[in-house]
Amino acid sequence: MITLQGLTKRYGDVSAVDGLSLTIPAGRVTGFLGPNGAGKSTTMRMITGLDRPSAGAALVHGRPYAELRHPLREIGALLDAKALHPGRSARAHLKALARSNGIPVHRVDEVLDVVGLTSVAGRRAGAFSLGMGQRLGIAGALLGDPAIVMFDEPVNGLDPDGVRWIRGLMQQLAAEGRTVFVSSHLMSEMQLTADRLVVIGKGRLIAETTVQELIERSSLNAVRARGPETAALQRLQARLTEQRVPVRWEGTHELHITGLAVEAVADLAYEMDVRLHEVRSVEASLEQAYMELTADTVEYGAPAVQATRTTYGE
Ligand SMILES: Nc1ncnc2c1ncn2[C@@H]1O[C@H](COP(=O)(O)OP(=O)(O)OP(=O)(O)O)[C@@H](O)[C@H]1O
Repeated sequence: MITLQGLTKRYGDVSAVDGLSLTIPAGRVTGFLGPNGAGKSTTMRMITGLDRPSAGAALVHGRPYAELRHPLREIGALLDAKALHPGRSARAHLKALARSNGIPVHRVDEVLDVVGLTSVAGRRAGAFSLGMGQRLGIAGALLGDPAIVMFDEPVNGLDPDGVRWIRGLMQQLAAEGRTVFVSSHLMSEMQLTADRLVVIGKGRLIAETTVQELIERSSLNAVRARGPETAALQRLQARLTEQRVPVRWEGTHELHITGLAVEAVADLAYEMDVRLHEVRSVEASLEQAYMELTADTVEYGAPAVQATRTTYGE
């Protein structure tokens, strides 16, 4: 279990992390989400003792990282896959890590096997591809057989096979009862992998929730009602508006209705003699729900994409 208590980090005037209090439980994959610059990496660095909090505390099994006798046996982290000696072989890198943490050296071959690097273990780590480097970083995180693992953007640069492998690995680690804390910008991936979500923006907690709850809260969940007669749909729209139900048009033959169950829309249309060819509920994606939630905290937002080609004389 990881516990954050009023965790704060200031860099001059910037509050990178601003009073974060939360618990990351064992036996679950907890996704850590937030726009660029939200403070995810800084939080993770404080949990692993690489940065010192300006105020508050980050506790690993109830104690600050600096007080852990054998840190790698309690928490394994992949924060920066390039943080290794490029001239060393993968095996030598892991052996050095094991020795400095009182971990039996036979674990090296075990974790090389888990991450699928056994056949290249003698090669210089500096010559590894991005994906191999990520796997080696994960091997380092697993070396001490820790009860807590933390990965910062682990699927960065991985091919689909690697992405699937990491997904399975994280779910397996959680099923073994470990605490798994993972940051990612890939919402589709988080939707498949995470049980719980912690969302931050500008260093502050925005939501601590489950994937399903976050999606259910989205205003983009809607019932779509499609029919052949625009005039009839207009009558339905007027009635819904009277009842203060948000409704908008999609073209001239479809209404998007928010806040009503599909059965209620179908029954109302039936009562009002409005012919429908289709009525179905459409759920927001995690990405849409997340974008809605964090819209106010995006620091480095870009304007909407404009056409990049100009056509003349048309
Ligand atoms: N060493 C530092 N010195 C000054 N400011 C820093 C330092 N490290 C981080 N920051 C600032 O703290 C804020 C949070 O950065 P952080 O890297 O933790 O965000 P993040 O959520 O991990 O972002 P990303 O998704 O882009 O990786 C940013 O405004 C960043 O510029």
